[in-house]
Amino acid sequence: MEHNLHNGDTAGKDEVKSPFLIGVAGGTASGKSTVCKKIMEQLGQAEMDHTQRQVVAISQDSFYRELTAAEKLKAQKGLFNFDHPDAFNEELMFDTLQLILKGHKVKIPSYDYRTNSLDFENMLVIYPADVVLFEGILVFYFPKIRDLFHMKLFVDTDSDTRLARRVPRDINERGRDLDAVLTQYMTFVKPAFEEFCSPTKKFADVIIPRGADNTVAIDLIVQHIRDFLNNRSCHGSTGNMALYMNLDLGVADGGALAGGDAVASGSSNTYNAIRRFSTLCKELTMKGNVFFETNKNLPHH
Ligand SMILES: Nc1ncnc2c1ncn2[C@@H]1O[C@H](COP(=O)(O)OP(=O)(O)O)[C@@H](O)[C@H]1O
Ligand SMILES: Nc1ccn([C@@H]2O[C@H](COP(=O)(O)O)[C@@H](O)[C@H]2O)c(=O)n1
Repeated sequence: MEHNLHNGDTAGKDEVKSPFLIGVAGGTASGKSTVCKKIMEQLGQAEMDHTQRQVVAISQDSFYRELTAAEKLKAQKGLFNFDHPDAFNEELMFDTLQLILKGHKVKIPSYDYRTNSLDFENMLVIYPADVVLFEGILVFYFPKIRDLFHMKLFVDTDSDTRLARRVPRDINERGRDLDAVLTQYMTFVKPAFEEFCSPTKKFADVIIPRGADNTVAIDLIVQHIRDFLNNRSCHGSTGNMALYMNLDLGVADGGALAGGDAVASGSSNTYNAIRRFSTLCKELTMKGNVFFETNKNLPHH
């Protein structure tokens, strides 16, 4: 069955907003959605009407591919591997993110874990926003999709904690029984995490140890997004954000600010934001709250 997932609307003819796209990866039940929720709450976005939001969050689960009848039967018995990259519709995910980056409004299905299927009756409308968080276990797995992100976060929660959280969640919220959850975990979830998800940690710009418990890391990211939003409202484009996201923060070698052009061409607001962010990064890395990778994977604008 074909589904038209977007209606081609943009924010308006004169002002096409291209959002800053943040990928949020991590193992199952690491706290990816909770981290996104906390970011939205701290930015005052969670309670806001969704047509007005500056920051929106999307789950990769909306891009599971539709199962054949035979696969559905397997899934009902816990014998389908939802943690393998083949379980996702990579092309649709890529096309949708491209549309979002072009400032289009898109419609995506929600996901129903009880029936293991996409729910086209409950479509989610994603309105053009300034910042888009895209979270899921394999958002950094596909190179074409990975390259779309302006910033990549990896939520790094230890596997015992993740299992301890997944079991009650899957029983209470996803309609599973204990036996099925544990069998699926040992057969598919754990091996696929090790093979496909965990290796993508190396692509992250920022690794968040302990997930949503790490309020320091979340505060830092929130401040960074705030600086971006303030900067964008002054300058009306993503240009300056791209400049300071491309900085080599130099955490390992004494923390010197690189990217003289950014400082020279930016406003004093931008300069102060860069300085604040760089100093905070150095301090936090020393305290083990966040791990920074130098931004070698970021696209150049
Ligand atoms: N820091 C935390 N402390 C306690 N429970 C948490 C914490 N973070 C997440 N959870 C719970 O663990 C489960 C999985 O969290 P979630 O954010 O949905 O993870 P993910 O999106 O990575 O699958 C949820 O039931 C959530 O409420
Ligand atoms: N029908 C499905 C689809 C997915 N899963 C599991 O969900 C996990 C990903 O979601 P998180 O919120 O935990 O990141 C993944 O590990 C799949 O095993 C499922 O059980 N059933």
